[in-house]
Amino acid sequence: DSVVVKADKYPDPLVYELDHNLYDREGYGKTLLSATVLQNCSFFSFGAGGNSGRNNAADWIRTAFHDMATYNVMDGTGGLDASIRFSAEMSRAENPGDGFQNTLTFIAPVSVRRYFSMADNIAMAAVTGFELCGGPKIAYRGGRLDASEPNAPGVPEPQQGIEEHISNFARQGFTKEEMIGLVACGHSFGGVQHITFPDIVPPMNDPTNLSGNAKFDTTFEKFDNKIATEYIDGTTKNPLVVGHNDTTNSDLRIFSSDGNRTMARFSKNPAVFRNTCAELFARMIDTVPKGVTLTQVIKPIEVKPDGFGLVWVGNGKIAVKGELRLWDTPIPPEVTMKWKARDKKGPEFSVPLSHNVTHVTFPHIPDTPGLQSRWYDLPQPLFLNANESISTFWFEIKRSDSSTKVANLNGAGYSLQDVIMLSNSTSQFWNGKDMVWNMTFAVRADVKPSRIYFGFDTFVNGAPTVVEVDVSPSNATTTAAAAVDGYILWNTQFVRTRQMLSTYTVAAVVGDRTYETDPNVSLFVPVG
Ligand code: HEM
Repeated sequence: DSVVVKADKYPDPLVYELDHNLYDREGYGKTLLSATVLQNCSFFSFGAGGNSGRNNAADWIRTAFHDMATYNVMDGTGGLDASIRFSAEMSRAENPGDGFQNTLTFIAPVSVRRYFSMADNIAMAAVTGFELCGGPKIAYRGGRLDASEPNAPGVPEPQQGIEEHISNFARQGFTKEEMIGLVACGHSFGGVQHITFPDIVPPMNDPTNLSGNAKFDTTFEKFDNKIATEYIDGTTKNPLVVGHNDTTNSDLRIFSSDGNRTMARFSKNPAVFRNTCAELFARMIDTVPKGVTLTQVIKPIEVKPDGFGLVWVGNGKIAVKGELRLWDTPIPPEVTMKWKARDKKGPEFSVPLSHNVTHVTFPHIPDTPGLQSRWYDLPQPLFLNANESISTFWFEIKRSDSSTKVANLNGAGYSLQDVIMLSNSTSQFWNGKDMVWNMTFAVRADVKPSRIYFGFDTFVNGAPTVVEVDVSPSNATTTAAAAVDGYILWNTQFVRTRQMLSTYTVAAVVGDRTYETDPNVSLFVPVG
């Protein structure tokens, strides 16, 4: 098997991306997903917006459930795999309304990351809405794969009887008590819309609720146990409990199926409800097709080098790019980056990093709202001699009590590949007809790649993927035999198609290894 040195991210680029999406929620480098819900959990991005009576977070949570609910414990098929994106599945009677398409439309522009599937994004959106709108912290694992075809049907519907619901949830892997919990947790958000279910919800003629959304509880935009307290104290207006048509009162049949014991417990004890929902939600998003291996639970990375990579600047120089995120630490007086040259035998090099006081990130973790991440900058520019280069780097963090933490991955150091790197002269230009990528990159003269290619992030069939463009001497110019400071420069131009999104890498296959740049490295190098 060939080894892909994926941009030398540590320990795994997927884990880095997921950490970013879970913990960079506001402030510097914030994700787009968190922005709308942080601003306002009642916010709805589509149609009548503020007057629709709907909210984004509810749609995201319902989308994760409907994508997952096709799971079959007996054969391991179905589950959370983004199969709901196929119109053959989304248009089924068991998936009514536009909430699923709205969810995918919203998250697609933030999801196109090669390491991060649409299914991981659906789970991420549900967790983001849940956590940022009052819910507990959900253990999040990544690594879901996107299905290539629709799953078998199997989402429960309100007109079905209680026995059918019990066996449906059993097929998904949940007991009757867990079914009660999962429905109550989900229906803490949102409601039933007249426009989608005219037989359940009568028209409303309310200009601030144009979809006629009959809320499950009085706090439809946020997580709390009102779904249970209002049910138990008899004030509930949940349209699936007190709807005029008994046939579709599925929440009533489900909530009362154990003599109301579970709902009474949720009503009496908000902490029990909170913990139960945290556990059931984690199980819901971890319900994936057989053969998919999920990562460990993504914990915040305490010392996180971000966007580290090398950029060719010419005149014998390579620039080191990147920044360091330190998780919730009192401002340490001194952070130093150290490294070894390509030839690891030489001395250690060292530069101080500077604390960037304007770069603060807020993770918004439920129950610990005060946490902050701080960012540290490399000197700008930081140049290396091309013939010395770099192999590994690490950090020393000296605290005010004079203790020093060495972040070096247990001695291994963070590695940076210097086999192939983009030049800061790489650009795009308009040739009168098309946008043209004008790509210059440097390849180490002492390696003999069997293949060189660009990988562009793209979005095919509703799933993030990579489109590869091969480069060879026939479609590139190389600064011929003359190796510049141990590197050979390549230049190639090609038309940017609509398929090619703005993030890309360039890779060299050498023997059984592939060396690849990091799509997050900024090519901007200040003049030094
Ligand atoms: C027997 C099981 C269930 C039935 C029959 C059911 C039925 C429904 C119905 C009819 C709606 C209204 C949809 C619309 O008008 O667009 C709805 C909304 C919703 N459901 Fe369920 N549901 C079930 C379980 C769940 C579960 C387990 C979750 C999540 C864990 C969930 C989350 C939601 C959410 C968040 C909404 C609100 C959507 C919005 O307001 O846009 N449901 N459900």
